[in-house]
Amino acid sequence: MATTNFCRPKFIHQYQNAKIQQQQQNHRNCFHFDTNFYFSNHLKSKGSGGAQSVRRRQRQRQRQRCGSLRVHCQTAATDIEVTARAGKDRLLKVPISNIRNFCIIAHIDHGKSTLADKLLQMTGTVESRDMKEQFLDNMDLERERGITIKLQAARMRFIYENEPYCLNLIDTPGHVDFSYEVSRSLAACEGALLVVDASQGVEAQTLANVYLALENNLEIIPVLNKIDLPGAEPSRVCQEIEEIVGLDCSNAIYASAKEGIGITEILNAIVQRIPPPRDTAGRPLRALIFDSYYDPYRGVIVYFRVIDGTIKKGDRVLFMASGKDYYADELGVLSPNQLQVDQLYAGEVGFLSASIRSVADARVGDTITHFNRKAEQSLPGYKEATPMFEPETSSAMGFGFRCGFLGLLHMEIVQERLEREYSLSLITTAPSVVYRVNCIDGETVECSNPSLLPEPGKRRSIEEPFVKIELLTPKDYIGSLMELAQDRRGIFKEMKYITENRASIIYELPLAEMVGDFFDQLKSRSKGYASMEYSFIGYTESDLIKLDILINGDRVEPLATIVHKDKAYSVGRALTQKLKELIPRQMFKVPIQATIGSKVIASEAISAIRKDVLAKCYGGDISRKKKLLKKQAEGKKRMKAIGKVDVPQEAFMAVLKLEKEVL
Ligand SMILES: Nc1nc2c(ncn2[C@@H]2O[C@H](COP(=O)(O)OP(=O)(O)OP(=O)(O)O)[C@@H](O)[C@H]2O)c(=O)[nH]1
Repeated sequence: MATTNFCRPKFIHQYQNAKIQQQQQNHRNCFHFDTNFYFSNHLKSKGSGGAQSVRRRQRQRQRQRCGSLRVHCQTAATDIEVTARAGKDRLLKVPISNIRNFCIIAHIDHGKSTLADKLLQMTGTVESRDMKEQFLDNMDLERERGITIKLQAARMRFIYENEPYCLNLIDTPGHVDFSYEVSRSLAACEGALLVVDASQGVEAQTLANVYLALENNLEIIPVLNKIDLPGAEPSRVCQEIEEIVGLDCSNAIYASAKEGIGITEILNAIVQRIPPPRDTAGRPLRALIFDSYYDPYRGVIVYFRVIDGTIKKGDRVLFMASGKDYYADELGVLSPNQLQVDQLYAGEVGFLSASIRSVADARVGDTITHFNRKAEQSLPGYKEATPMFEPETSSAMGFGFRCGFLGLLHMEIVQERLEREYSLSLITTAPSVVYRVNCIDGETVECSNPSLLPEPGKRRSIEEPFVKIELLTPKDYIGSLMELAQDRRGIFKEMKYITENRASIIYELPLAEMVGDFFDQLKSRSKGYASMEYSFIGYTESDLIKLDILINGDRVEPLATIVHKDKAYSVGRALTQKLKELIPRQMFKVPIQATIGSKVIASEAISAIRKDVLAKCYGGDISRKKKLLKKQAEGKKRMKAIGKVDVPQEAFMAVLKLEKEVL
C-alpha cells in the first residue's frame, strides 16, 4: 500500500481549508453512511497535479473570475441599480412588487437544467455567445454527468407588459441524496416550476419535491416538458399529476426546453402567478443561507435570500446558528456572474463575502442578522451538520479519511472532485453505516468501524439505521422489486396503485442494505422505469454480529464486517472463497477462516508450495521416502508457526467489492 506520508501535512491543510469543509457543509441530514478514502499514490500524479499546479490553476480561475467582475453599482431607495460587465450596461431597476423568486423542481433528468438555460437565454441574461450547455451546471463534473450537484442561482430581467421584472431563479439538485439542499432553496422562494417529463410521468422524486414545496406554501406552476418527444403524452401526465399530487393542471404549460417551446408562456406565468415577496424591508434583518462555497482568495461566499430587513455593504452581521459575526466586505447579486451592489432588500437574492474562513461557520439553513439589531427569532428549518470527515489509520491501507455521505452519488462526486481538482489517486472502501451499540453498563456507543465494536460480553444490543423507501414502478416490475426489497431485509408496509399502470410500494429497510447497489438493482430490474425516494426513520434493534476473518490463525481487522445473523454464513463462505483466490500460495498451508466470536463458520485453505523431495529417489526403500516426507512436513509446520502472510492490496479491494455483491 503506497501512502504519501511525507507530503500529506501540507496537503491536509489545503484540503481541509478548501474543500473538506465545503463538503462537510453538504452533510446535514441526521443520518449518513461512511466510507474511507485512502491515498494510493503520490500527490503528483499523471504529471499534471501537485499542490503547486493546483494553486496555479486556482489562481488562473480566480483571474478569470475577477475579469468578469468589473462592475459599478448604485442603489437607491428600494430599487436596485446594477451596471453589468463588458461595458454593455444592463440597468435593472425594479420595485419589490416586480420581483419574483422561484425555483425549478423536478425528478432527475426531467429537464430542469435545460429549462433553466433556456430561461437565461430568452431573458438575455446570458449572451448567446457565452452560452454553453447547462449554464447553471458549471462544474465540469455536472456537465459530464448531466446532473446538478450544487445549487446555483441566477437573476434575470424580463419585460412583461412593458414593465421590467426581476426574476430570481434558484436551481435545485434533483437527486435523492440532496433533499436538504432542495428544502432550503424552496424556503427562499415564493413559487416553483414543477417540471415533469411528459414522456415519463410523475416519479418518486417529483412527489417528494412537490410535498416539500407545498410545505413551504409555494405557488406551483406545472410544466410538462419534452413535448417534442414522439412518446410524450402531456394530457395523460397532467391527469397523473392531478390524481397523484392533487395539483390543478388545467393551466399547466406544455413545453420543450430543448426546442424552446413554451418558454415565453413560462416566463409570463412566473410573473402572473407567483406572488411578489412581502415588503418587510423595515424589519430587523433575516436572510436565509441556501448555498455557500469556499473561495481560496475571498473566503466563504454565502448565497442568501433576504427574508426581512435590509443588508448593506460593510454591515456587521451575525450568523445566528453558528454564533459568529463578520463585516460584510462584498455584497452582490448573481446575474449569473457575481455583480457587486451596495445594498440588498427584503425579497432579494444575493451573495456576500466576509472573510469567513470555514464553511462550517456559514451553514446552509442558517439565518444572517445584524449584530447590533438582532432578529428575535431565526428562520425555521435549519438542520445541524454532522461532522463527517475524520482521519483514520488502517493497518491494511495506511492513513486515510473516514468520510460521511448522504448517498452513493454524493460519494462518487466527492471522490471524483478530489481526484480531478487535487490530482489525488484514492482508494475508496465499501460504504458502511453508523451502528449504535447499547452496552451492558448503560453506555451507548456509536460505531461505524467493525474493529471498534465492543466485545460481545460487553454489549447488550446493536441498533442499525432504518429508512422508509417508496418505490414508484410500472406494474410489470412489482414482483421483481418486492423480491429485491425482501432480499435486503425489507419490511413490507404498503402497496397501492396510483394509476391503472403504476404502483407505489413502501418498505422499511436497513440503511446498510440500501447503501450498496440497491439503486442500481432497482434500475436494472425495472429496465430503468422505477424510481425511489427514501427518508431516515430511526434506529432499530437488529440481530447483528461481527464477522471476523482469520488468516493463518491471525485476525485481520480490516476484513471484519458487521452483518445480520441470517447472512453471516453466506457472507463468511463468499469471503473465505474469494480470499483463497486472491492470496498467493505460501511455502506452508494457510487456513482462512470466517468466525463469529470463537466459532468458525466457514473455512478454506491455501495449499503450500511444495518441493518434490522424492524427485531423486529412484525406487529404493519406502522408509527412506517416508523419512524425507516427514522431514518436509516438520519444516512446513515450523514455517507455518513463524510465517507471516501478507494480504495483497487487491485482496482488500476485491473483498470489499464482494461484500457489496453478497450483502
Ligand atoms: N427531447 C427533449 N429532451 C430534453 C428536453 N429537455 C431536456 N431534455 C434532455 O433531457 C436530459 C436531461 O436534462 P437535464 O436538463 O440535464 O435534466 P435535469 O432535470 O436538470 O437533471 P439533474 O440536473 O440531474 O437534476 C438531457 O439529455 C436533455 O438534453 C426537451 O424538452 N426535449
